[in-house]
Amino acid sequence: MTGLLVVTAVPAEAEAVRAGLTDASTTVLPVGVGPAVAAATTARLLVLAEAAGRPYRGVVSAGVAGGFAGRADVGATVLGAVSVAADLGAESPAGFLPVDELGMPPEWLGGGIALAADPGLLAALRAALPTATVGAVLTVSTVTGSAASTDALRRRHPDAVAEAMEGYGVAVAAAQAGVPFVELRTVSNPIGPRDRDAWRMGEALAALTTAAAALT
Ligand SMILES: O=C(O)c1cccc(C(=O)CC[C@H]2O[C@@H](n3cnc4c(=O)[nH]cnc43)[C@H](O)[C@@H]2O)c1
Repeated sequence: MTGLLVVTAVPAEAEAVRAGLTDASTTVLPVGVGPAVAAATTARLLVLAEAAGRPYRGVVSAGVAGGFAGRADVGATVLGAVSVAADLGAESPAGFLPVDELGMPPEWLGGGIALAADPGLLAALRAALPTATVGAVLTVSTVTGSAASTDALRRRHPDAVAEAMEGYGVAVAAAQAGVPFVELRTVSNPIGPRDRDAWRMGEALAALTTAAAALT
């Protein structure tokens, strides 16, 4: 059994995590932006480790995120109690219909559109990061960028604290490999009308380095 596998979207996030690690058995790799490439790459890493007789004991989807104002502000650390495929569904004249309301069984959806964190991993991270905000982390393929879509997401997911682009994909890969999963994020920007200049990537990456010390 090897250590944890921590997957990030981009190399800067991976470097921030590595800078804070205290556990040499943890592997940190960037696996790409968005749920598809994150899921495929994580699945390949898990299969290779298993085939080599060195399975990972857990997978962490880590990186920066948008935070819902008042729930997780810039610089906050967030733990995903559940990772949700928030834009998987259908549009209708009455609004967005989540895919699980289209009559599809959970097994067609990799176990459902909301995949819970492993209770043991989540509890360990909560204990190590007592000020972290715990709640649903949404996975989107398109960064939310208007007040209307932010309000719609808040209404559909009253328990959501943040959004990012990989967690649900990584969670599906972990579930299919039977490996415990959790999502760890630090907030770089508020979710809302697009203002790229307001993103505080440096602050979020520094918070990620601090949080990474909990990944033992
Ligand atoms: O400039 C942009 O609009 C932009 C779009 C996508 C990604 C980036 C990045 O440089 C960060 C990569 C990573 O960050 C996560 N992230 C951060 N904030 C948000 C957000 O408000 N909504 C969704 N995802 C966010 C995400 O996991 C990206 O892969 C820049």
